[in-house]
Amino acid sequence: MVIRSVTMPSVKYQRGDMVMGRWPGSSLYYEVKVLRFDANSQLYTVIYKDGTELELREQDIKSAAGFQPRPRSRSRSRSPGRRRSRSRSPARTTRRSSSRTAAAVAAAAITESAPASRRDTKLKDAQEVILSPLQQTKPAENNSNNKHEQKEENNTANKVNEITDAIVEAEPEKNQGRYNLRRRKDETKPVEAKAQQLEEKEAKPAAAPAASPPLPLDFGGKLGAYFWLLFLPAWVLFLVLQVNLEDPSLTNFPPPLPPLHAFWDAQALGFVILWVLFQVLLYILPVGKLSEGMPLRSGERLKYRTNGFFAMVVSSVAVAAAVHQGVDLTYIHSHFLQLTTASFLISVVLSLYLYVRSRSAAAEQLALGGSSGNVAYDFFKGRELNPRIKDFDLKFFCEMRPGLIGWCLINFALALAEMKQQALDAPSYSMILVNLFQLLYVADGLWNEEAILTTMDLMHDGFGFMLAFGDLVWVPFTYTLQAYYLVSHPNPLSPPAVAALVTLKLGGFYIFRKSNSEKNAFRRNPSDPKHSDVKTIPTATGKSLLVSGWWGVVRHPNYLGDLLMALAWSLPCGFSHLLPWYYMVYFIILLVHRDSRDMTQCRRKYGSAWDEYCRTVRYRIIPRVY
Ligand SMILES: NC(=O)C1=CN([C@@H]2O[C@H](COP(=O)(O)OP(=O)(O)OC[C@H]3O[C@@H](n4cnc5c(N)ncnc54)[C@H](OP(=O)(O)O)[C@@H]3O)[C@@H](O)[C@H]2O)C=CC1
Ligand SMILES: CC(C)CCC[C@@H](C)[C@H]1CC=C2C3=C(CC[C@@]21C)[C@@]1(C)CC[C@H](O)C(C)(C)[C@@H]1CC3
Repeated sequence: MVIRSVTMPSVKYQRGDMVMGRWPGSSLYYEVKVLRFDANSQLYTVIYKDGTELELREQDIKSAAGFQPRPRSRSRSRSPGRRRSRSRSPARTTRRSSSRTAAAVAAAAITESAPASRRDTKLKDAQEVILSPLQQTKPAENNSNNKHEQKEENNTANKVNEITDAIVEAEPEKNQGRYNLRRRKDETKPVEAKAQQLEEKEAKPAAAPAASPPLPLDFGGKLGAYFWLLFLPAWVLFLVLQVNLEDPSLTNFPPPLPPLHAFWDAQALGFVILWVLFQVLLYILPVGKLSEGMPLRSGERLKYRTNGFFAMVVSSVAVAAAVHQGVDLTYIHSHFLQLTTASFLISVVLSLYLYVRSRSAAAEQLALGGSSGNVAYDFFKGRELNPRIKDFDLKFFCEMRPGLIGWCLINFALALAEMKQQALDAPSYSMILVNLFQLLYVADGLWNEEAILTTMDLMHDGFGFMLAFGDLVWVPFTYTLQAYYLVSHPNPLSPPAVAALVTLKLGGFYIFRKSNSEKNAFRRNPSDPKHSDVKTIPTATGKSLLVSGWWGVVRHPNYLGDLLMALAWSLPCGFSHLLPWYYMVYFIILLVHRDSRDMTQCRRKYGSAWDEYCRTVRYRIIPRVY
């Protein structure tokens, strides 16, 4: 099947042809796409569905016509999950030392000041890839010629290839004669070309095609999705009702439920819609920088209008003007439940829209693992990676604007409510600290808005209910609970306590900001001379992993900083109740789970280079503890 019309001169297979490529060391054939033909080496570069590029000889390529799908087996093992668990994939990562991988090899050597032994570290598998081989209707003619390959036929298709760049270099003839399993760019090119290569590699997406078979499901899979869909809104409701109680302790469970009509207020819905529209307007204004996102699988880089800080400043001015005009912001405190319900409805409508539009999205626009086929899971997790209406990026907008800026607006309103309720001339120290700390967090996020383009949510996660609800309901209505709590639960602070809290917050902020900036700057421009001193571990995808600076201290230094800041947000509320500590508890769970999700993804992406990183940087979040 020819899917592109670009032709190559007088060769059997043309660029863009979908053909069957023999997997090295076996007689199993997989669907591959021809990328190019090198007349000198007489090798075709082909790409497998998982993104692995290999160079194959013409005799190892067949036209797709002579193949038929594997007959359905008696067992139930045809389900993707089952299929995965069987050893069919050509490149399934295993711990066996003789195993082989389809993914290009990882140069697991620490560069720069790393010791020579490390530099020589053998390169191993880079990625877990899961492909479904097809059997040829006739035996492949050249199989019988190679005993070794025949012997391996039954047990090596799923092994992980340990052939390294080093081996490729050490045994050139052998590899030339058979298969070239190498990085996408030739490592033997002149040194000057390396920086350029690195840049190109960084610009290329990590090998991960749209057509890859399903990945393991997060969040408890399909059943988990049902659970979260019910639990998350119920939990928000619980918190919102609980914080209104005079004694919001766990012993007051369940909190008294208000009558149904108390949840609904058309005016509240109107205000939320107005707020979102106001943020839309600020977002689309041609003010601020157009930043490039990370390369997508297609190689394309989306542009994002990063004017979040501007939006925050304008919003603050607008709110100040409104207060000056006599608008009573304590409405937010007195209608918290109704505003939460309104935002929840908007998040549900948005999620439905996202799900429906994702049904007609092209495969390459879907997030990896975002399409399980199960409606509840896909609705929850989100299928489309970057849903956009023209240039309007829905995920980026929702994550950075209405909820995030709304969080500060609500905090401010709660400070006013505290003054009103407790007849104060100024908010309490605790309230001021909580407000300022969180304001700094949000303002910093918006000031460094570009950095979010290298985070998991933007790069890997689909946009569905989880993030829509998280951005529009969870953030504004649960991250404000400390301030809400303080409205009716004063907690006086001494000046030394204030000083200690400020120190804690600034310490956490420093680690958070520095580490996020280090990673962002490195990901954006790895060949920048300012990174010449940093230690890195190269990976087969072309991206490298930082091992110096904060990323050499723990694997998620940004989480460490974030947790310290979270602590500084809860402490001002004292220890009388658990409720203001909810954020801390939730955040530990969230970050530990995110860390493990990220570990799995990075392990899959970077293979042994990631293992090497984990061996070098032993702790995940807290040095010497975790
Ligand atoms: N307040 C809140 O509610 C929340 C805040 N956050 C904060 O958001 C920020 C972003 O978090 P999150 O997206 O989870 O995680 P990260 O910003 O840490 O992103 C993880 C990605 O970074 C890359 N990476 C990992 N290790 C290295 C390394 N050694 N060198 C270079 N790149 C590396 C990998 O992507 P690749 O290699 O593909 O580039 C990995 O997938 C954090 O500061 C976090 O604390 C997060 C969640 C909730
Ligand atoms: C509802 C679920 C249980 C959890 C939803 C999680 C989301 C609320 C968070 C996922 C990642 C987030 C980030 C921020 C806010 C919370 C969510 C959306 C962030 C925008 C906060 C400000 C920071 O400076 C940041 C680094 C830009 C954050 C990025 C991740």
